[in-house]
Amino acid sequence: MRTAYSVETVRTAERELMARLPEGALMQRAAAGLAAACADLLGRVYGSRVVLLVGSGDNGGDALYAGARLARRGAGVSAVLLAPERAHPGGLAALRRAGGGVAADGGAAGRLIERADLVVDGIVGIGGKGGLRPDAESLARAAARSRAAVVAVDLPSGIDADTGEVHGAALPADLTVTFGTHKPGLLVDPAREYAGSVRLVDIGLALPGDAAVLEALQHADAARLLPVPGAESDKYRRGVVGIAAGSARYPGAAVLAVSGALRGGAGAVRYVGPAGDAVIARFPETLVSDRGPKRAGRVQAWVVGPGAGDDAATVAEVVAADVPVLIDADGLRLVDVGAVRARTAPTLLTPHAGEAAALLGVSREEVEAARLSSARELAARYRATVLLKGSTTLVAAPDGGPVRANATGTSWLATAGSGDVLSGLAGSLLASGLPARDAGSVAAYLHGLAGRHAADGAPVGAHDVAEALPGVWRDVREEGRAGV
Ligand SMILES: NC(=O)C1=CN([C@@H]2O[C@H](COP(=O)(O)OP(=O)(O)OC[C@H]3O[C@@H](n4cnc5c(N)ncnc54)[C@H](O)[C@@H]3O)[C@@H](O)[C@H]2O)[C@@H](O)CC1
Ligand SMILES: [K+]
Repeated sequence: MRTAYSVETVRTAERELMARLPEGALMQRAAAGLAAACADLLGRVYGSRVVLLVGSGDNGGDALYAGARLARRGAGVSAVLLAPERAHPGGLAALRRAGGGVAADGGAAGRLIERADLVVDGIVGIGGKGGLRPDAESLARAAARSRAAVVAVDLPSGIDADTGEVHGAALPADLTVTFGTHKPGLLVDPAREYAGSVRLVDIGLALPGDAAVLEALQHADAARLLPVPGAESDKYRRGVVGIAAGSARYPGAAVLAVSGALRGGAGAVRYVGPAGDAVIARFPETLVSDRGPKRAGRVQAWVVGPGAGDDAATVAEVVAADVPVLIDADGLRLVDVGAVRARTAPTLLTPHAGEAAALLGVSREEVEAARLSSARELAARYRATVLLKGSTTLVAAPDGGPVRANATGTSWLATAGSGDVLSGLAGSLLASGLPARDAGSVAAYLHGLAGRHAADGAPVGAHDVAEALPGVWRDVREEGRAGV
């Protein structure tokens, strides 16, 4: 599991560790890891041109010490100091001793950045507040124009470490070298997009497991959660998922939700609604009923809403059932918040940003700018687990605890019907007994990977994503067993 901690927790852990180590040791660990990552990116250090953007705090100190290490290996290293009188004195002295220089003025800084192979962003780290200030912003623009690779120290400067929000300008990186632990902003959009790939350097911080703010599944975690039938299993013990979806106008949503559900671990899929003929024609293994959710027969979980049109009665009937319920798409528009809050069995809501905005009474842009707090707020209001779809999908539970972030997705998944497959898949995992947070996050994980496999760099339809699920499921189990 990849975990992320708040700045406050990181600071506390840092203080405890620093008290036990010789002065400066922690920064040396950070700088050594940073220099190694820069060297890997450069390939050849000797003769390369490196520019350090150095702010007034320890983030700049890391950059200076790493720069000194690169200079000792033959790189031409120049520092651009944003606040010369406050630049880390030890780091600056080390850089000078190693033969590095300091840009004389803004003009020189611009020219150095233009010719650089690598720009190291040490403007601001976890001590940052708000977006970049104007002087830093012009350097960021120069770095973006140059062909240099950009390595962010700890965090891309300008992003909010705790929330993943970006208030103003920020400096996009190709690689972020982060120390001790991931920070939430490295896993949540829009900040995540500024981070590029992320490399974690262990500096020996001891972080309390129960204080993680965010976590991201990896293969081994997903593999552990996947339901696997035992020798005693029959279709009912594996769980039956009910799909109440589709309408005369949108029969396809029913077919796609069923296609996801059939690949999600439940032993049987029951379909209820007006698209039974279309469902049976495509998936003859489905148990089809036209008698409404209450009289359709037993299920261990329901999915309601995809392509439901205006059928509020069906949504209300499903929400009244005493089994886990997933509500998606039209169902989110039709559902009564009081009825959801009153439920005792788990509820999983799966909105995209637009749907979440409607539920919260804010604009879509506001949700997209503040995804973490939006997901948490919705979970609290509905007393439900919320899976907020996006390029990084977030899953927030109503009882607090770490939010799960999923980064397996691909923009090719932004295709009609892809959400229907996801809700079928997640509903199937609910029916097989996974708690809502696990069902949502495992579904997002598999769905994202299936999107990647199916697309492989080309446009795909939602049915392709569903068809890629068994292959992905196999990969996750095998690689998870191998400890990948
Ligand atoms: N504390 C520790 O033990 C360690 C800290 N490390 C580094 O230290 C960093 C934290 O250092 P600091 O606490 O000194 O804080 P930072 O270096 O992140 O930033 C603080 C400084 O930046 C200025 N600033 C704040 N917001 C700004 C903005 N938007 N634009 C421009 N300047 C802004 C502030 O005035 C302040 O002087 C970490 O991110 C990490 O890189 C590492 O060396 C590992 C060890
Ligand atoms: K930085």
